Amino acid sequence: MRIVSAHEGVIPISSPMSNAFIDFSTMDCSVLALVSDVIVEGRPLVGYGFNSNGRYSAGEILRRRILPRLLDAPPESLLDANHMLSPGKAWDVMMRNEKPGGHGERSVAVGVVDMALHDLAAKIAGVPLYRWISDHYGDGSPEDSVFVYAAGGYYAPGKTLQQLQDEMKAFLDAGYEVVKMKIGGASPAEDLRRIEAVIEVLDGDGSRLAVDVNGRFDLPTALEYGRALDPYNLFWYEEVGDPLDYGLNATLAEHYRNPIATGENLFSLPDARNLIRYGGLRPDRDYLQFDPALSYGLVEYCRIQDMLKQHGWSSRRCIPHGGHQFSLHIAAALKLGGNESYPGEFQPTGGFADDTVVSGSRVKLNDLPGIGFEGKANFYRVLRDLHR
Ligand SMILES: O=C([O-])CC(=O)C(=O)O
Ligand SMILES: [Mg+2]
Repeated sequence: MRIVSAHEGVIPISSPMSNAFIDFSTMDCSVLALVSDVIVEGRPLVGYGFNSNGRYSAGEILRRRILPRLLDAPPESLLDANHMLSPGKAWDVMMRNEKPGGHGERSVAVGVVDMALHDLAAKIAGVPLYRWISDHYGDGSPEDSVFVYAAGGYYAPGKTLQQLQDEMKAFLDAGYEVVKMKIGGASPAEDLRRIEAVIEVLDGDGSRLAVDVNGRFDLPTALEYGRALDPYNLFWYEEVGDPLDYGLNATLAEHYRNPIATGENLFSLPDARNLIRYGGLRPDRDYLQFDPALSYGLVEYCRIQDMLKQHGWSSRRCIPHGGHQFSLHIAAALKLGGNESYPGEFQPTGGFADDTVVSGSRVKLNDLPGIGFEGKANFYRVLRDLHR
């Protein structure tokens, strides 16, 4: 088995909305097709990947470093002992001559290729990715449904409280029981009005609402908001300070008793380990949001899972960022606590297969081979055009 060609592109996932730190007016992402020499029903099997929202496309690194290493490597260096495609061995090839540390856009580029390699490996095996992951990295008994919460509640020009409430009602009508909104991009008084408006839609139950600061607060603001949020008993208080400020996080955890979530902007095992060592997070209540599609892919995510286990953390405390199909498979296979969902945003990459039904805030996976982008029509058109 060999990879015959790689086709990389950039697509917009832009929108007028903003969180407390950035707007998404110029957001884009890398997309990739890896064409193999394995022919099924007259057509080559193709693995697809993309990078999750929040980081821009990483085409330069893909084109100049990562993809040439993969394509120039002896084909057998990408195979396991059974002569099957090994994303783990491909990872070593892609990272040759890369120094440790400073994990930024490089981890995004490797994440894109890692996703495509896993899609391809599962397609070659003829199984959905969650089954492949469970057999190769898990305990062989994947779960058939995954907890999901609906993320949205962004700031947008002219957006009213009524519109925010309508957005959240639509999530509940679609089958979600937990929702997430942005805070930290308005005054505290305005944010509290927004939070109360959403809690009203949740029948007064703040434990079904997560709020996301996107790293905006300094320590005094983090603590001040924490005091104001405390009585709502929120589902979680997310990415409150700078993602690399573990000290801020540790101090917040001393003062804020309800769950904290963070990790979507930590892109490597060493960064994740530093969070666990120094971030003061509590394994009995807090959540970890590392997103494999931004952070060197599933190969690295498995290393992170091993590290968490050594530190006494359950995989159930992990609910990845991004709202994409790749992490949905990972959540089912590795028995995570769930996965983010973006019912409305970041098209065409965001969201799950077109026939996905959400019920009781859970989704079932379908049985298409690989990740199953073929079941998401608007995205599959884009992916297929890459290599036609
Ligand atoms: O607004 C964003 O960049 C996305 C985000 O933080 C999330 O989904 O948690
Ligand atoms: Mg977030």
